[in-house]
Amino acid sequence: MSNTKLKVAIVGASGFTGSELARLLLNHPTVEISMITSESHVGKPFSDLHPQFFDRLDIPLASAEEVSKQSLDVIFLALPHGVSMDFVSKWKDSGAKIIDLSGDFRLSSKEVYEEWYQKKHTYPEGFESAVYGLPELFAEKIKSAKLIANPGCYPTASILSLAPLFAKKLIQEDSVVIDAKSGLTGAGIKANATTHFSNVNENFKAYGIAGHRHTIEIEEQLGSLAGSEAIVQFTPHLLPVDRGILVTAYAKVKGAMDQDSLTKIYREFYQDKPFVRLRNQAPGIKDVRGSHYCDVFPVWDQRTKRVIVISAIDNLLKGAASQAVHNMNLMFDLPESEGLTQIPLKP
Ligand SMILES: NC(=O)C1=CN([C@@H]2O[C@H](COP(=O)(O)OP(=O)(O)OC[C@H]3O[C@@H](n4cnc5c(N)ncnc54)[C@H](OP(=O)(O)O)[C@@H]3O)[C@@H](O)[C@H]2O)C=CC1
Ligand SMILES: CC(=O)N[C@@H](CCC(=O)OP(=O)(O)O)C(=O)O
Repeated sequence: MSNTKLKVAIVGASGFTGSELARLLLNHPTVEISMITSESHVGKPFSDLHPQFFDRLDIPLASAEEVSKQSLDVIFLALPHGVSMDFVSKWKDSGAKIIDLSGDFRLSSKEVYEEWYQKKHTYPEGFESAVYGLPELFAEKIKSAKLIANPGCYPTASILSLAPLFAKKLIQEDSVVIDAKSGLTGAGIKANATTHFSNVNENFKAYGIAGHRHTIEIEEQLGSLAGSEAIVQFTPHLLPVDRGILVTAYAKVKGAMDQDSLTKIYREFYQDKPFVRLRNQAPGIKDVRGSHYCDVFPVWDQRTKRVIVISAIDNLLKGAASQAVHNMNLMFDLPESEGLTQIPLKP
């Protein structure tokens, strides 16, 4: 890399992940934010929408149409699924690398996507070139990718919880149950009846039971690690907090197991992975809030002969924006941790 800065655009920056991307990229030593877009707020200073940026990032919001007029190194798409695919198709030959935070290119094919998202896919060719951007598993592929499918928030925490055991083919088929909870920012910036204050305040509820679209994302990734089909029972819940995901994963393993062996498997798998922290007690969402960490706590229950893995991430960061920056670092041969070393915010 020369000393020149990477020119980046954030598309969809009026939303939550777009603003978190701006916060990280503003402090990234090798990045210059060239453009920030929003279709609903063209011309307004970015800091009018997100006042935390007042006096720090006041540039006017552009329309996404302006993106093709600039010479860019990276385009981050912080758009809803179903919207991103058209922009990827439009900008695939622009010379910029694209990091898509949506679910549009995370799955294996157009057919699987259309089944689980109940939506037509307009750019199926993208599935062939897209690389699943989970750095702990796919760093080598990410380095040479032009299109990154940034993982979903629940899948990030779920896959990292069980990857060491799937990679060793130790999981008993049909035995995996993943119980997950997310803060409200996971649902995006537009409020609806489900996310209305009165419906979430002092409330706690499951949703997406037996059919949430993240189920297939988790199954495809864990299955490919083991080289066989994976079946996962995944149930998300909405927590009355702003941010954070807590996953509790249960599974039965093949053969004998004990706590020391389990800890050793996880320690070896994550030994060179600076952003997975193996904990010796159950992590809470506040232990990772505002950071790029995924905290993981694997436990062997000798009585039930089950593995229980608890993991925590910040859905907006390791589950979205900081993961996207981590991918960018790998794609441009920058130090892996550049711009990502924030200590979690607690309390
Ligand atoms: N929130 C989270 O924790 C996570 C989110 N993701 C994914 O990241 C993506 C962004 O999420 P998030 O930031 O929460 O979403 P938000 O709903 O907060 O923001 C979405 C943005 O997309 C823009 N947008 C919406 N429709 C269109 C359109 N038709 N054309 C152009 N722009 C449009 C909106 O901007 P405007 O209306 O101003 O144009 C808005 O800025 C989504 O795909 C989401 O699934 C992934 C992991 C975690
Ligand atoms: C709390 C909440 O509503 N979370 C969202 C998932 C977060 C997300 O944005 O995931 P994708 O990128 O895969 O769309 C949901 O369950 O739909």
